[in-house]
Amino acid sequence: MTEADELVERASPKNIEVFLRLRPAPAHAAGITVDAVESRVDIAVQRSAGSGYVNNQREHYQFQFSGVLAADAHQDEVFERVAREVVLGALDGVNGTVFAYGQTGSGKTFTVTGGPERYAERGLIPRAISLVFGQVASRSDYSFSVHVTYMEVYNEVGYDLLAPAREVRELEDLPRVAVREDEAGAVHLGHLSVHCASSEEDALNLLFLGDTNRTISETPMNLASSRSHCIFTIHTEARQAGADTVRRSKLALVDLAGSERVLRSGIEGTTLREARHINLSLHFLEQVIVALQERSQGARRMHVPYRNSLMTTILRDSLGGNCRTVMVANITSAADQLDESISTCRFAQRVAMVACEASVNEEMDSALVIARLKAQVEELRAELRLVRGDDGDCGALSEWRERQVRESVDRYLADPSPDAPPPLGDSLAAARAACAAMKAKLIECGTARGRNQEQHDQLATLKAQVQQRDQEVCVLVAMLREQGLGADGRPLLASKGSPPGAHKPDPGADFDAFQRGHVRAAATKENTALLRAKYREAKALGQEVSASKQRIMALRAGIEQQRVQRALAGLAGGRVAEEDAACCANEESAKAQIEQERTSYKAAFVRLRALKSKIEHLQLLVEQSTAAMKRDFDAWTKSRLAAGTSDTPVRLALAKLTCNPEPAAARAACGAAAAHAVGSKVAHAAPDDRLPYTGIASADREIARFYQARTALLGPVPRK
Ligand SMILES: Nc1ncnc2c1ncn2[C@@H]1O[C@H](COP(=O)(O)OP(=O)(O)OP(=O)(O)O)[C@@H](O)[C@H]1O
Repeated sequence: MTEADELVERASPKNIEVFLRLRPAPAHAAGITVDAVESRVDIAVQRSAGSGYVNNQREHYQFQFSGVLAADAHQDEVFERVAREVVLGALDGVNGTVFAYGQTGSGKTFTVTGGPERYAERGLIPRAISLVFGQVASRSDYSFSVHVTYMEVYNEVGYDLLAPAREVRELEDLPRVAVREDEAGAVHLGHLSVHCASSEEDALNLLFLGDTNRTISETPMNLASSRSHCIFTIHTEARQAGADTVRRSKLALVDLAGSERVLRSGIEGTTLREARHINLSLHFLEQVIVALQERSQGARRMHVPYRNSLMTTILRDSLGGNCRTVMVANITSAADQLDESISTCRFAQRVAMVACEASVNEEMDSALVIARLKAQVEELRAELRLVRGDDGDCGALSEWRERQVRESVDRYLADPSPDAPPPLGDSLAAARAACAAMKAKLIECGTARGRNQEQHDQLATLKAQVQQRDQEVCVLVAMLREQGLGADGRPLLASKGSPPGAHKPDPGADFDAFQRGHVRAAATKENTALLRAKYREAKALGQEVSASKQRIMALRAGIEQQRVQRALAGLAGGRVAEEDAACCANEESAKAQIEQERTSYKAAFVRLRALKSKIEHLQLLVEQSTAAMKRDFDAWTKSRLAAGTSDTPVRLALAKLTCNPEPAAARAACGAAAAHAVGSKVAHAAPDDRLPYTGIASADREIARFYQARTALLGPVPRK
């Protein structure tokens, strides 16, 4: 079994998997019993003399599913069980589709997109995006590219929800998607913008943009999302390092329109026309499923009527084609929706019988293969000419040919690829000239490298000298500070509780002191302050972006609520024309506000993104400086220890010097230890000798104070 076969075997079950999700409802139907362990649902229908249910002869229905998600199932569980494997399969090159089916209000949008308020309520799309980018980051042997499309199908017309730079006030402002079939029967979608998403954030913003366009463009009579189908598609391309092949896949996440029957809802006018379209497209979906089910059961009937509706044409691959498909059948446990729930379960049973034919979509990357083959052909031709003795260049090469050979040698040396063809030319004379040119290059490089090495060594020695002296001064200054020498250069008395000689080495404090005196200190301090300011700015911008997002969501929720109220009032027959006009005006104003908010959201988001890269840059600078200072500090400590000159004697001596009331007793120890530790140059320098370091004026002052104190106790420093 090949690796690709194993992948399909693992990633794709034989049939479409169907999960049932039960939406909690206040008036729970006593007849619905869910057995999550056995993945079974039992529905008991009471005989009712007058009304008659879907099948009034039957009183008990039992449906088996691939999995059942009870009313208390959380969104993360739904994603793990329904979509995780499909998403992982898509990253391995297997197409995937997850679609939600069910009557209006049964929780399809909640399942696919999620609830608008709580992070924990994120639906399948945002979670799939998160998993995709998490995997992209962890699969370092592959390079991935991720693109996103988002379309809405309304009244049999497809609209691009991510149309770039358009003022969207109604659905017709969005470009219409053109569907085309090629000779091989593959479906292509024209005028559907494909957006590159380089991060999770990018993809989530595209989703948010599409959802906002969807809300703004809803027709007044359109009851929220229930009258249209939506398809969010993630396209991935994966290339393994060094391989000639590329894996491509499409992952479609589909929120279908409400599946309730028209007659039952008692609607009229535009809504009725819309409902007919929806019912028709879902009817065609059912026809396709029936045909596929018959085909799976071995029926001869080969024709599957995909072309009857836009939805089935687009989902052609997802339904019984090269795709791993999962359906979520959403039902509500409300008692008055029992018949719709039964018809959803029945449809789901049919879908579960449809076979899938998923395979890994792996192709040769033709551009790469052609380049490799061309180089091979050239190499073989040259070899053949050499073997045949078919030497075009008899004797010496002309000047022009020599230049050509030298250029091909340069190109060869500049090409980083290990497979670059050697520039042997097409004749023996050319091969000799190439070898000569190569030799000349090597000699030239060797000489240059020797010169460079010399300069480099000199520079390194000078740098090390400067660094060593810097560090010595820094440590000396730090120790003086720690020992509490005052501005007058006289030692202070030890504080209570710290008796003379009780001083303990403190590497943290030493490093702090070392850092303060380091040549990079000023720049690091400046960068840290700037970084803090940028953090504050980013925090404020982040709050602005999220407040803007919240406001858009609140406005959207307001529009939806108003529409539901209007529709209910319309059904109850209590709506008057003025009320209708006022509602329309309110909605228009809410849409205008959403548009405004969206503009400011976008602007703040762009600023935030720019700020993010600045912050990352500053963070890097600060991290680099701190790491360099740490390295210098470690190197210095190591070198002192290796030389047997741990600073402990200096500390002890200075402790004695500062605390001992008897200067004579400290004299010898301090002089010896200070000379030992900081090196004879510093210890024996005169107090007025300026140290040749830039940017350490304060260190100079400290040292001057040290010498004042030292002179007072030990007498003048002998000049060398
Ligand atoms: N499992 C659930 N837990 C909590 N609330 C839910 C759940 N499922 C749905 N809801 C809520 O029920 C309401 C209707 O759900 P939703 O809009 O997802 O239904 P729908 O099937 O997509 O309807 P439509 O066909 O009109 O788009 C929403 O307010 C949603 O937040």
